[in-house]
Amino acid sequence: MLHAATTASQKRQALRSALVQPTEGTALLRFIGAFTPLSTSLVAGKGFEGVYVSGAVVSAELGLPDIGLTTLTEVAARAAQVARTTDLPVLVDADTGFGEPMNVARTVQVLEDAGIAGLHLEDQVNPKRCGHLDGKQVVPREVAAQRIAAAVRARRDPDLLIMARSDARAVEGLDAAIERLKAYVDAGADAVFPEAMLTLADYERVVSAVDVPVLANLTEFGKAPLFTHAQLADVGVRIALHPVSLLRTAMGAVERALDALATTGTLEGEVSSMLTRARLYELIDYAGYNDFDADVFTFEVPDGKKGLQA
Ligand SMILES: C[C@](O)(C(=O)O)[C@H](CC(=O)O)C(=O)O
Ligand SMILES: [Mg+2]
Repeated sequence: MLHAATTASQKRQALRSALVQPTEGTALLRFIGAFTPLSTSLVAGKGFEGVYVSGAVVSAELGLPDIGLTTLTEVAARAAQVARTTDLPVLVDADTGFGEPMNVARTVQVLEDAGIAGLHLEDQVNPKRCGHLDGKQVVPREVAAQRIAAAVRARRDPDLLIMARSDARAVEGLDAAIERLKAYVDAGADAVFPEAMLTLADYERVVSAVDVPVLANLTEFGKAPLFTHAQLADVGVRIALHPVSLLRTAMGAVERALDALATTGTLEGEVSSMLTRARLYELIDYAGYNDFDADVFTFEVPDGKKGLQA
């Protein structure tokens, strides 16, 4: 009931130890973008290791393109709502940090207070754009390294994972992107996110160039093929990210249902593919609230039945 039973600090420690001392089950951590806080219980229930709060999803949900229009307050509010619902570590897309070093420092503290386990900061210029679109621009390497250094300095919990993302591959090429990632690790990044890698060999090069965990972004309709978890684990990638997949899946289903309703005038034919009422109640642990209520407010009513259970 009320979902997360673990504290933010326990979740951060669990993520760190899974990254530092991989076991067979944690060699590749699979982070799934929660398009709504409700989806985290499904993600956890299916055995995935982490939840992601995607900038693309937060903006899309607000009906906005992913071009740096969302505010820190909006992202932090979503992050807190998501983190509340799950014992899994939550990784948050902090875009460019919402400004330069001083803003980045504040961003880190606000997100840390939201109960997340880690965040990533990228080296794009403000305003940023989706990493899989053309026409991206990056700030100089030193400026991006300062963002990372500021983030590391600002965190109060040393277990909060600070991940550096570089968008430079599409702008300056793979070698430059790798040099950047190395500089960000020197500035204190705990993990790296090389954006828009095109081949498994690209990942292999990043993995051998840095001694921190590497994330692979498996966003659909992007520039890169959808490598499998086994392929990524083989080249040493430690985190597989599916950032927007649940939103795309859910919205695909919504559109099909609306089409059916518009055409046939009934949703009867769609009901079999809907989440049932019982399953929805299971996901939000309705029964847990009932039990809690019954324990706290039990009282005898004149006919001998227990109150609130009758
Ligand atoms: C990972 C990402 O930063 C996100 O916001 O989820 C996006 C995903 C996308 O737009 O498909 C990205 O820039 O790759
Ligand atoms: Mg993003």
